[in-house]
Amino acid sequence: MISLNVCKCLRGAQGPFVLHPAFTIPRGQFVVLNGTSGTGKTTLLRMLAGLETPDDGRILVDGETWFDKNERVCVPPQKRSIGFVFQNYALFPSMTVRRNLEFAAGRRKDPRVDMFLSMIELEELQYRYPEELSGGQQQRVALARALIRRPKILLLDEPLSALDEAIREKLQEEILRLHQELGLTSILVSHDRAEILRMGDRILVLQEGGLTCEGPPFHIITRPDEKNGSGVISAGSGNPARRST
Ligand SMILES: Nc1ncnc2c1ncn2[C@@H]1O[C@H](COP(=O)(O)OP(=O)(O)OP(=O)(O)O)[C@@H](O)[C@H]1O
Repeated sequence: MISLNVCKCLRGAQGPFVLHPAFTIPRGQFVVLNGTSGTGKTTLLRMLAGLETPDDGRILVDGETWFDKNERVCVPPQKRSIGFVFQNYALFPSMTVRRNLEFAAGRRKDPRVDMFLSMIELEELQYRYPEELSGGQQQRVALARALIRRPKILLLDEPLSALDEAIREKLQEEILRLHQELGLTSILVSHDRAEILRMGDRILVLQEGGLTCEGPPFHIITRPDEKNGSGVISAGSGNPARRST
């Protein structure tokens, strides 16, 4: 269970504002985070990962304190059990696919490297460098790299937005499969309606620093008054097939 209640003063395009999200996420849930550009979605994920320090508040994960301003606790990023996947892949360009995974695993002969190469179906491309891969293949490596240390939480900051629709759908399935098989709690930033409906157990909408609405994606997105709180959910081109779970 993630329990987060923090605040941080940010310098937005229209002036300073306070990002003050508060939520709990049960273990195993797949949450989609939505909101207009500049509302603080990336900063929220970075605070959870320990890459940014909140000005105040608390973050608890499975009863363990990761951040507490009053108690002066701030667990460093490497001690938080988190896998982070970004839009721009962020692979090491001078390392092969295999070496990227070995580096993340922490040792060369780790059997998890072969297991993940097989899981993402990139065994045949394991000695290629990132620049020799397609965007979808690079993102699969980034996903495997994020998961190889067995994190409890997977953070996905618009990881699929640069990919075309067919690859995107395949990776959505792959992410959902890994989320379930590895028992993860996942948070995905997305603006794509089909993706939100397909992936999310729950949507959180961030606006003016706080969470303005939350609930099952289908209920929020199909509200007849269009007050889904965001106005930034794009139609997407995919058919939002229902999840099998
Ligand atoms: N460390 C910081 N200190 C002050 N302001 C910051 C800091 N980091 C980001 N900001 C500002 O806070 C705002 C929120 O940034 P953030 O990247 O979290 O938004 P976002 O919702 O992820 O946006 P987008 O959807 O465009 O990626 C932006 O205006 C940004 O310039």
